[in-house]
Amino acid sequence: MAIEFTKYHGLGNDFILIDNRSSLTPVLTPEKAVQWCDRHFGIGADGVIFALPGQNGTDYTMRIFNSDGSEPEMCGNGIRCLAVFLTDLEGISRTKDKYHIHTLAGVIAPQLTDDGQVKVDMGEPRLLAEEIPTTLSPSEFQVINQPLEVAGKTWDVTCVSMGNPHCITFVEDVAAINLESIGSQFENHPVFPKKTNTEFIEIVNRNYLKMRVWERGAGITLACGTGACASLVAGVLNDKCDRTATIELPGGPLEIEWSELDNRIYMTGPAERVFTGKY
Ligand SMILES: N[C@@H](CCC[C@H](N)C(=O)O)C(=O)O
Repeated sequence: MAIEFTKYHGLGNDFILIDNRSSLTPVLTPEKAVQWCDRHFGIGADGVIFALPGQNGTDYTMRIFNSDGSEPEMCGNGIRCLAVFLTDLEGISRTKDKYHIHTLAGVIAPQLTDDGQVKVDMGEPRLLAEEIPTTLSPSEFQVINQPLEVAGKTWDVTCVSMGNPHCITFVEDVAAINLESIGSQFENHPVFPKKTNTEFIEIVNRNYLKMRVWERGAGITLACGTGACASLVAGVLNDKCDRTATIELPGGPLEIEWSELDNRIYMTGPAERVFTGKY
């Protein structure tokens, strides 16, 4: 049976979106999602996102499979794409709609803005080692600027959970990092029992950071929304940046704020429809 889908991207982090509003069970298995994401033998994407009915009073539920079939708790670029997809499905105006979306990382609230972007209340960052999770520190401690041996080198890392795990390291020149060879060694390091996403950050100034990312379950991507949020938090914890900054990714910039008022992270960026089809 052919299934309808729409392809979206958020700064080149691309997803296949499926209207799954009639059931809480995704219409694709993780194995099928792997085939659909294949860039040579399938549609090609970093992940598949399902728009399911809401739970516990929310408007909708988001589930996502990475391109390797694993299921992450959250996806920042993906939830911006989902918000635009939902307005398209509902056939309503694209501005000023705020959704409350049930995810494995809690309730996340994207809102479409007047200038066609999506601003997302990403919730509060989680900083304890047991919340990442990582064994780099005792469970009730934070992991800030701790040494980690990867690929024969010591990296000073800070760990932040945005519902999903992130390991952040600050470097002089982000372009010089050989992501291809070291990325999966971070992802699969034994100190991360649920694996990890890894962000390499170059501080340009206190309000402008450059980032490259290796994603758990997807490898090198052009952008990572949860990764940008986690990186800003790591920058603040290490006193390298202010609480509001632009994060420049290979796919373009995201605006990130860590509010002092409510301790929540706000991410603003684009979400673009690419094409629709049946597969
Ligand atoms: N690209 C996403 C993150 C997707 C999930 C990630 N690969 C994981 O396994 O945690 C984003 O924009 O946040």
